[in-house]
Formats: sequence, C-alpha cells, structure tokens
Amino acid sequence: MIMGLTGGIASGKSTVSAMFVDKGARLVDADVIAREVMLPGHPVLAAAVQQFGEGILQPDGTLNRARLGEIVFNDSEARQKLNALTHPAIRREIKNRMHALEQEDPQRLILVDIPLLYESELDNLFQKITVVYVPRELQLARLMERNHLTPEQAEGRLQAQMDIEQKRSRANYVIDNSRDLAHAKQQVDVLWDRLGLL
Ligand SMILES: CC(C)(COP(=O)(O)OP(=O)(O)OC[C@H]1O[C@@H](n2cnc3c(N)ncnc32)[C@H](O)[C@@H]1O)[C@@H](O)C(=O)NCCC(=O)NCCS
Ligand SMILES: Nc1ncnc2c1ncn2[C@@H]1O[C@H](COP(=O)(O)OP(=O)(O)OP(=O)(O)O)[C@@H](O)[C@H]1O
Repeated sequence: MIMGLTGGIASGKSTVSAMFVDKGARLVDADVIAREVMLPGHPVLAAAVQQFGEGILQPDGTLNRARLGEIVFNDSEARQKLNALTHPAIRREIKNRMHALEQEDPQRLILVDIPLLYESELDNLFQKITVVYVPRELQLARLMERNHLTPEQAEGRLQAQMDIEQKRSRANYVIDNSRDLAHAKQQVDVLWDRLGLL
C-alpha cells in the first residue's frame, strides 16, 4: 500500500514518518528530493538562478536557503515562479521512487511525505492520506522555535500553505501531534494495526 503523509509546516511530518519507518515502512520524502534538485550542478538550481539572480547563491555556489526563503515566503508571485521551476522535477522523482519501492517490496507500506500534497493536487496518487495535525498556534510556536524565526517570518511561511484545518478535514486519517511524542506514537501504532500491517 502507498500512503500519502502531509500536514502543515512544522506540524511534525518528519517526526511521525520516522515512527512509521521504525515500524517497517519505506519512506519517500519530498523535502529530501526538493533539496537534491537545488544542489550545485542540477538544472533546476540553474533555472532558479536565472530567475532570481546570483544573489540566491552562497560564495561557494550552493543555495543560500535563507535568502531564497526570504524572497519566496513573502511574495506569492515569486513563490509560484519557484514552484513552477521545482515542482515538475520533484513530482517526477517522487513517482520514480514510489514505483521503485513498490516493485522492490509490494507487501510493505510505502509512505510518501509531501508537505504540499493538497496544494499541488497530488491526492489522486494515493489510496489513503494521513495528515499530521497540530492547531495553528502550536504550529506557529514550533516553527518559530525550530527555525529561529520572528512571528512575522513564521506567519509568512504558514500563509504560503493551505490552512491546516482544511487539510485535516480532507484526510483519511489524522495523527494529532499536539501532545507528547508518546501520544503521537500511540496513534501511529493504532493506525498501523488498522491498516492490517502487523
Ligand atoms: C525556499 C527554500 C529554499 C527554503 O529553504 P529552508 O531550508 O528554509 O526550508 P525547507 O526546504 O527545509 O522547507 C521547510 C518547509 O517549508 C515549506 N515550503 C518549502 N517550500 C515551499 C513552497 N514553495 N511553498 C509553500 N511551502 C513551502 C514546506 O512545508 C517545507 O517542509 C526551500 O524550501 C525550497 O527550495 N523550496 C522549493 C521546493 C519546494 O516546493 N519544497 C517544498 C515541497 S516538496
Ligand atoms: N509531539 C511533539 N512535541 C514537541 N515537539 C515536537 C513534537 N513533534 C515534533 N516536535 C518538534 O516540532 C518541530 C517540527 O517537527 P518536524 O520537523 O517533524 O515537522 P515537519 O512537519 O516535518 O516540518 P517541515 O514542514 O518543516 O518539514 C521540530 O522541532 C520537532 O522536534
């Protein structure tokens, strides 16, 4: 079975996917792929430099993530331009990895962690979708703490995504990550059993 996993920025997708991996799931992580297409030498990074200028690079030629983040999380037009450059390549690679894992081991759960799953209308790739949910205020607080952002910067990142309540209402399954890790783990265990993955 292939299951999509999504949620809001900093809602705990990576934390919860790691729990599924511990239980034996295979993982495709869109954020990892998104980083790969922005490595020096990749045509997607070259296209981004064409679009946004050399200022998005560090002196050593690697992407200045903070700089590009400042641009795209404050300007929806710029973000759409970046998405148009990055998303086709990311989508292609997600599908390749999903299908390779499926062939390798058809019995295992394949979990595909995609932050922008609903925004990019990728829901039809999956039989089931799990949303990792926390209320918006907690999402904002965890994001500010993890990324050392001001409230304004964190708000900009939240605004760049579909509201988490909307994502929750569209999900087949919801993992509530607003309490401690043990509470989240308990829900992963229940879902694992419910999916018949013993
Ligand atoms: C803008 C960039 C350089 C910022 O890098 P930074 O290290 O600060 O953040 P990181 O990559 O770890 O992303 C953190 C989270 O931000 C959110 N996010 C990233 N890009 C976007 C976007 N274009 N739109 C909305 N949310 C986004 C996601 O929830 C992601 O998990 C980077 O996110 C990027 O290259 N984004 C474009 C590719 C993309 O769309 N990735 C996310 C989905 S696969
Ligand atoms: N149950 C929890 N209790 C306290 N802190 C948590 C919990 N779950 C996750 N965190 C913390 O919240 C932050 C966000 O978690 P995580 O990185 O897993 O989110 P994410 O959804 O993968 O983020 P992104 O969208 O940026 O990829 C991290 O600093 C993590 O350590």
